[in-house]
Amino acid sequence: MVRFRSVTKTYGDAAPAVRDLNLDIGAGSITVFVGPSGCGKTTSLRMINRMVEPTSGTIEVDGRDISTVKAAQLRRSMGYVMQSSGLLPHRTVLDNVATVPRLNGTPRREARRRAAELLDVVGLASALGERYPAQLSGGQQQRVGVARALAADPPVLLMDEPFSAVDPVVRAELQEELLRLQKELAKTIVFVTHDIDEATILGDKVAVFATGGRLAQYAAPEEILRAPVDEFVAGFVGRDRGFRHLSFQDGTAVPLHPVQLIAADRLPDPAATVDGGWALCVDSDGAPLGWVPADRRAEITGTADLVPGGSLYPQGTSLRRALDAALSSPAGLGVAVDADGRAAGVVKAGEILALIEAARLQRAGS
Ligand SMILES: Nc1ncnc2c1ncn2[C@@H]1O[C@H](COP(=O)(O)OP(=O)(O)OP(=O)(O)O)[C@@H](O)[C@H]1O
Repeated sequence: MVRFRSVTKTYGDAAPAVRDLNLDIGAGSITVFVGPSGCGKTTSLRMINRMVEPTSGTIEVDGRDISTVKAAQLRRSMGYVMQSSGLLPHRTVLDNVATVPRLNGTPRREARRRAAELLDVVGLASALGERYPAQLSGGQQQRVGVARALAADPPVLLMDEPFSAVDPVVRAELQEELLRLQKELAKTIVFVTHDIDEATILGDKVAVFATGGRLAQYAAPEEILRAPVDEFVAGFVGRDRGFRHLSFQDGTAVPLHPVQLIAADRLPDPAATVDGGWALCVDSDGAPLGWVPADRRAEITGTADLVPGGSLYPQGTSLRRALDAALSSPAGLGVAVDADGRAAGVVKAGEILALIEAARLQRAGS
């Protein structure tokens, strides 16, 4: 879909910002360019829509050499989202989103109708459409930026550190939202970040750039974490790579154990003597609220006294989520929740580690 052929970019007489880049980007997938600052990620991205021209080499989109396509036309066929949302401050949100369709000749009413739909697609309330960008939070502005990039329904979406200016919680939400959107839209997305975690969460494939504009490794995220090709990639991926790799290992085989549940409206626990272990307090829907320690059952008289729980393990997700739930739980028991958020049982770190080891032995033997 997007193909770099021996592409080099040199600004003035500096050393090349991008050096002999050869890369095939698959249609309908998310490809992430990741690497330290100044390694040529943005330059590579911008060469795809001719915001930057290569010094040598060619780039093809759908088999067509883009140097033969007018830059303005090419740019309108690709959505572009950047770090600062880049919204026009004096236009309402709705008019910002409608900008490109209007340039492409869509009548104003139709463009605004479609823009309103897109706000919904990216999870924004329609009332926000009449606001100005400065009246939105950073996360909302980024969502508008994504809506605007999608407005002309381009097959290719270029995203340059779109989520790096928002706080980690909003960032995680935006990442999930992008993955959800991509399931429906199946765009060809090229995404730049310097955050390896973001790259492995989002990327179907990840291109790790090294200092000096060299492509160090291009592979699926699992492979980059499991088998970095050289010292540079290993160093960039970081010390937690073994743990992060667990994100790609299926957790369905993790044994689930029953746990004693106490309904919040029955605190303090009337059966304070039961098996002596930790008990999990749940709300009326069965969602976990916190723990009642074995030796303090009589003292816990309401939900405010509960010992806060650790992270939750949505059943059947990755070993990483399962292990993190177990390790972060004050009871040493990771709480598994079903699709409706109800406590479904608990998982134990030792058993998860045994599964990890079994999977390793199986890989080694195959
Ligand atoms: N317009 C420009 N003129 C001159 N040099 C530039 C220009 N744009 C980028 N460079 C240089 O090219 C190199 C690569 O920059 P680029 O922005 O592509 O890297 P990056 O990996 O995206 O970095 P960052 O993560 O910091 O944005 C850097 O040394 C940068 O200083």
